[in-house]
Amino acid sequence: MSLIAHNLGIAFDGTWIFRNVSLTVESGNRVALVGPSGSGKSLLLKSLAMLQSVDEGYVEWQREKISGSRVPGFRGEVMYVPQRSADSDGTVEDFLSTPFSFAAHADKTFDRSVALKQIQQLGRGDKFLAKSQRELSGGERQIAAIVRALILAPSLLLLDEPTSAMDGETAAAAEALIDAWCDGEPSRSTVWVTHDRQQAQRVSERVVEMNQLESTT
Ligand SMILES: Nc1ncnc2c1ncn2[C@@H]1O[C@H](COP(=O)(O)OP(=O)(O)OP(=O)(O)O)[C@@H](O)[C@H]1O
Repeated sequence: MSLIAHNLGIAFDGTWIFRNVSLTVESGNRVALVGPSGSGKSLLLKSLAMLQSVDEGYVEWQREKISGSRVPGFRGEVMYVPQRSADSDGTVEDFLSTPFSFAAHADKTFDRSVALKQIQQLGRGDKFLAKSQRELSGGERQIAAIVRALILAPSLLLLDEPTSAMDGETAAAAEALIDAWCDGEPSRSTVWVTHDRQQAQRVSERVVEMNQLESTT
């Protein structure tokens, strides 16, 4: 698999947040993306996931532009994990199982025991699955968001400060879980946004600076 962003640009009200940003993520790559607040890291991740429209440039998946009938397949393979998930009705188990009813994941089946095992690795138990999703703390929301993405088994995870609200022990467990998940299939890749330089080094083999992705050509 490969995801290639060509000269992406996003502007609001006539002001460019970023422009001419190019990035290639090949099969098995683990990339950390760092940069100042407001430089557009979240917008870039969302545009890589086709969740944010761009004003310039385009994204290729498997060497082709993604549109029309290719979108559900792409959504099954490339997943954005937000820093803070939106409120949803129902329990954590509902939150984890609902995506399996989406067209993008039609070929996958929710396995409660796999979800529970991952939740346990992040220091929570059975009761966590019965909690109301909208009542979760910030760190708990991040636990649920990571597990939701991992059990859907994408090829590329786009992680937006996924452990920023967790205590140190849980964050370390999340890093280990994602690392082990990547090791499970050589093709699995991550782009991990973080403000923590040490975390960037730990979770990647390539640290890229947001402002160095902008070419002047
Ligand atoms: N829908 C929008 N309309 C206008 N401006 C927006 C919109 N979405 C994002 N922005 C602006 O774009 C800039 C980049 O936002 P983004 O969230 O990508 O930054 P970031 O690098 O991820 O920051 P942080 O490290 O603080 O999370 C910010 O100044 C933000 O206010």
